[in-house]
Parts: sequence; structure tokens; C-alpha cells
Amino acid sequence: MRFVKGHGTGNDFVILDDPSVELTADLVARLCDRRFGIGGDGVLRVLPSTGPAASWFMDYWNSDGSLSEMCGNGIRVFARYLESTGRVEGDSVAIDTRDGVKTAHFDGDQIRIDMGPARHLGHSAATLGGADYTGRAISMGNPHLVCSVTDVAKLDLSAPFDYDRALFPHGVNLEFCQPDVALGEPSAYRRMRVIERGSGETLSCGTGACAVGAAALAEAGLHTGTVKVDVPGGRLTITIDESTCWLTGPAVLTFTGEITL
Ligand SMILES: N[C@@H](CCC[C@H](N)C(=O)O)C(=O)O
Repeated sequence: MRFVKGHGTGNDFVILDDPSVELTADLVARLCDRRFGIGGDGVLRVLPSTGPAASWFMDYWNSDGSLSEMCGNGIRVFARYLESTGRVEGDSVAIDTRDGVKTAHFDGDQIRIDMGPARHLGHSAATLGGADYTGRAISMGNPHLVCSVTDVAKLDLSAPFDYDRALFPHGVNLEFCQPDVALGEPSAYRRMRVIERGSGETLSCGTGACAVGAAALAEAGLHTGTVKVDVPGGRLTITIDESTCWLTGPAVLTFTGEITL
């Protein structure tokens, strides 16, 4: 099976471009295994869209073989792959996802995605390694809980964690963030680390950064604005306007290969 590898701020994906490959949870987990497979936080399979508003469907899988509605870093990498294979005309492309059609806009090494609005679902709580955290539940099509802490670097994200299973019956992506006051305006910069549903700790999560941006603005009593979110793998920029949430960041294709199954 031929594949391409790519990443967005260190959140890495195996890209498959053969619709005849029968993907199963087991195969995805094998491909994503960093020792016995190719390695990745997830798989992006390129499929034709069945709807009228986009030509391509991003079939996203987490590294454990589970599906998600949306992946913000993945869709930029997917857009970069479509561009690299000559499937983009002009400077934007519409991409179908399980959360509906999103548009990617190309701007040099950055790709800007219209992610749709962040939906605030109220407050909730989580535990990590026996400590309690409270946060804001936010949907970006997929579920997030954003908890503010004083120092993200001190957290052990490999510790056991739990969350409100009634509010998040299908699991949750758990973001921890702190205002980066050293950089200036407290509502404008956040440092973030994440435990992703279905992938564990990753170097970045695009939908998670959108949720962090929305939470930072809400905490400051703002409805619109821009928040820079620094993740272990780089920087994402979140802009929330009256109608939508924009996610901007890099997307890089790193290598191609062939794997024998
Ligand atoms: N890394 C992604 C999010 C991938 C899906 C997530 N793990 C979930 O299950 O919802 C991103 O960049 O948004």
C-alpha cells in the first residue's frame, strides 16, 4: 500500500489515496503504530465526496482506529495533499468531512480553515492523576473540555484521567491551557497541551486550539477576537468572528512510502 506522511504543528497523519483499500479499525491501529507500523496520530483517507458542495471527503481515523467528526490539523494536511496532487484550482478548496463541508484557503506555508462556529456547552469537570480540574465544554463538531491551569509543563498527561461521561458519552478531547502573559495581552496568547480522544497526548490539536481560543475569549467576556495558541509542535492562530471560527497554521508533507500488509 502506498502512503504519504504529513503533519500540522507536529500532529502527524498517514495519508491514503486509494479508495479500494478496505480500512478497518485494526488496520488503522497497525498503520499508526510507531514501532510496528508507519506511525501517526491518525489516518486521512482521500475519498470522493458524495455531496454536491465538495469534490473530496476527508475520511479521518484516530490512531486507535476510532472515528472522529473533525480534525483541524488533519484537514490542513489533507488540503496540502490535494494541492500537491494537482486537485486544487485557485487558492481555496472545499472539503467534505463528517462535520460537514469546510473550506481551506492557501496562503504560502499557512492554510486557513473555516471551521464553523465553536459551540459552548457549559462548564464541566475532569480528573487527571487524582487532581480535579474544571473547564469549559466546547464542541467544534467533535467534543472538547478546556481546563485552565497555571503551568501546562508540569502536567503528567500519561496519568489516568476521567470526565463527565453523561455530558461526553462518546469521549472527549481534553485540553489544558495557560495564559501566556509574557507575550502580552492575557486573552490573546495561550499555551496548550492535549490528551486526544483515540490518540493520547499529541503535539497539537487544531480543533482543540479552536476550543482553547473560544474559551479564552469567553473568559475575557469577548465574543470575537484572535488568540495565538502555542502547542508543543508550534503555533496556531484562532480568529473568531461573528459567524465562524478560523484556524490558521502550517501543513507539511514529509515523506512517501510503501507498506506491505
Ligand atoms: N488532532 C485533531 C483532532 C482529531 C480528532 C480527535 N482526536 C477526536 O477524536 O475528536 C485536530 O487537529 O483537530
